[in-house]
Amino acid sequence: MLASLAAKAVTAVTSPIKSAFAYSPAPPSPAPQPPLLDAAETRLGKRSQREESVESALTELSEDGEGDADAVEPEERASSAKKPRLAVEEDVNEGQQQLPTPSPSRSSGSSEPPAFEAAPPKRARTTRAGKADGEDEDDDPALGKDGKHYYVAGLYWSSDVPTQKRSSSAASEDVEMDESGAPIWRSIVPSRSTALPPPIHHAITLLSPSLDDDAPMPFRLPFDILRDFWFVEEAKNRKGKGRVGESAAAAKARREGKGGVKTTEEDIEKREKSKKPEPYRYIGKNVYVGRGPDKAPIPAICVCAPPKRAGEMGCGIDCINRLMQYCCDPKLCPCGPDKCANPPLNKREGVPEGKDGLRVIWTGNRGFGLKTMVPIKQGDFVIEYRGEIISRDESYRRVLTTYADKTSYYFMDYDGHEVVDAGQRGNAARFINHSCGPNLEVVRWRLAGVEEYQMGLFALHDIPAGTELTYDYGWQDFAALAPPSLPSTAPLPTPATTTTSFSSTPTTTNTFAESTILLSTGTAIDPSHQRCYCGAAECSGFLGGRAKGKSKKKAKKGKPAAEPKDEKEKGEGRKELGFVQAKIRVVDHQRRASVGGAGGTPMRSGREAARRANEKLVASASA
Ligand SMILES: C[S@@+](CC[C@H](N)C(=O)[O-])C[C@H]1O[C@@H](n2cnc3c(N)ncnc32)[C@H](O)[C@@H]1O
Repeated sequence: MLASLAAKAVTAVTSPIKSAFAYSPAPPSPAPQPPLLDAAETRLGKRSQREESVESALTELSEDGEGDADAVEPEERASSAKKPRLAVEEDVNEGQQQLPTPSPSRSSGSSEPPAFEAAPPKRARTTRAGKADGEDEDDDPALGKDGKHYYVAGLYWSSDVPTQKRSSSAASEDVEMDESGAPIWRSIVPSRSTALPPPIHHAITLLSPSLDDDAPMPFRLPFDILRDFWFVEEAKNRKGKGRVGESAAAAKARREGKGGVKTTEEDIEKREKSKKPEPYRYIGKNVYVGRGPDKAPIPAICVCAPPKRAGEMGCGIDCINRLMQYCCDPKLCPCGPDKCANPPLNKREGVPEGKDGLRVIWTGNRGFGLKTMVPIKQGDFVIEYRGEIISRDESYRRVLTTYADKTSYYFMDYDGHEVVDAGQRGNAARFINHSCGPNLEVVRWRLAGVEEYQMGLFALHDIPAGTELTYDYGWQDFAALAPPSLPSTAPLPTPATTTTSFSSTPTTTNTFAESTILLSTGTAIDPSHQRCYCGAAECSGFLGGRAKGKSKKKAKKGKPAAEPKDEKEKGEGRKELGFVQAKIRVVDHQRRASVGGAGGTPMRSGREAARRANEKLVASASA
């Protein structure tokens, strides 16, 4: 009796959760299986109770002196001899020897089950010896070849990663299949497993080297199980939100490029908002590269009378400097720094840069652009185009080196000799795109006291809030730059004998395409082959030489004009760099200021005229 009690107690103790151990047959009564969590809790709760029972049973045994095997009845001994012996294994966690489990037939014979039997065995087991009639041994996954029973899994049993496509149609939608029909395991959405996930440190523990340096690592995982866990969790979290949980049909369409995934307006807006332009350095005024600002021989001082009433501003529309597009020097202006309404452009109040003023937007095929979020009135100053003032040769050099892999360029003609480059340093004006039907124009203003300019962008007409700002890049006429009488088939002159010609005299004899430029290094560049996507009705089709005279062909709204057809038009055989160089639209100073003067470029003559007019004004003011 006592022996039977002890045997039961020992059976109860020898069911550690984690170790894979062999055990003797359990009673065949299949108890209802509690959910795994509950079962674990129940077992943990009962364990101490069982331990107590075992201890007391063993104490009883030793006290009565009946604990030896000889005390067992002969038939019982015989029957237990037939049954498989217990395999004794070391518990992985506790390093303890498991106690042998006696035959279950003893406990089943007991009429009054002791308290520790209240906890049912985890699952009903059958053995070779104890299998029920008609049961097929091969069906029992727990039955080892040696006839012993093994736990089929440990703590993490049933944290399944299926390898087969699941049969239920709902589940199969979650699984992506490759060409061979095998499931792509990352796409697998987990089943409703009740298993506890492995603790986060589990893999690390398993992969940690032994504390004893000489000892080999106890165990090496074939792969990081946390990775697996992560993907499963990720799939759960993102289900229905993105790619991981995307339906099989949508994923297939995406892989096949069938556009199965609908792009909504919202998607586009999101994507646009998330796009970021390449960084550049913001500057508050132009930077002169390799030189300082040229001093003006005579300062341009206007003769405006300072305003008498508070709140009034001087240097209005009749300011001579303003008329000549000269900025006043705030230090020299008779109206003073606070009352002059004609200060340098970088001191003027344009539309502020930022999300509530001038906002950088993604336009798609034209890259980034600039939009106004406030309405602008015709003639209003909007923003100054700032950048580095560099020589033309330097701009070509940059195209071939610094900007070699770029698709956008940020050049604007400065004075026919130099270029404003906002590629690396500038302000938001650098994002303004070209349009053949623009809403802004570029007006060049001269700074007072120096022979330098500022490029101002002014509204050509009223612009409503939310409109993209554009100006006509007014392409450089490179025909004027190519050296005369140079056949396109002739070898290019060597750098030693060639200088880049910036002659303003147009030539009719050169056989280069009219937009080809020739560097002093002998490289020919054709800037005329970048398509224009401005979408204006009057679009000429290209950024570059073609836009020189506006195309009479009307392009459909939103579509650029037709592709060039003939070889000459295509510019084949020439080096195409898509070099973009904007030219300001020079306002005719002479006519606007009604000051005469001829010869040279309009700006030069304007400058001369302005200078003469200014001299007169200064002389009359001092007289
Ligand atoms: C001064 S940047 C304008 C900002 C530029 N879109 C960006 O993403 O930074 C000039 C460049 O914009 C592009 N661009 C401007 N207007 C365009 C147009 N109408 N059609 C096509 N591309 C245009 C060209 O690549 C050009 O080199």
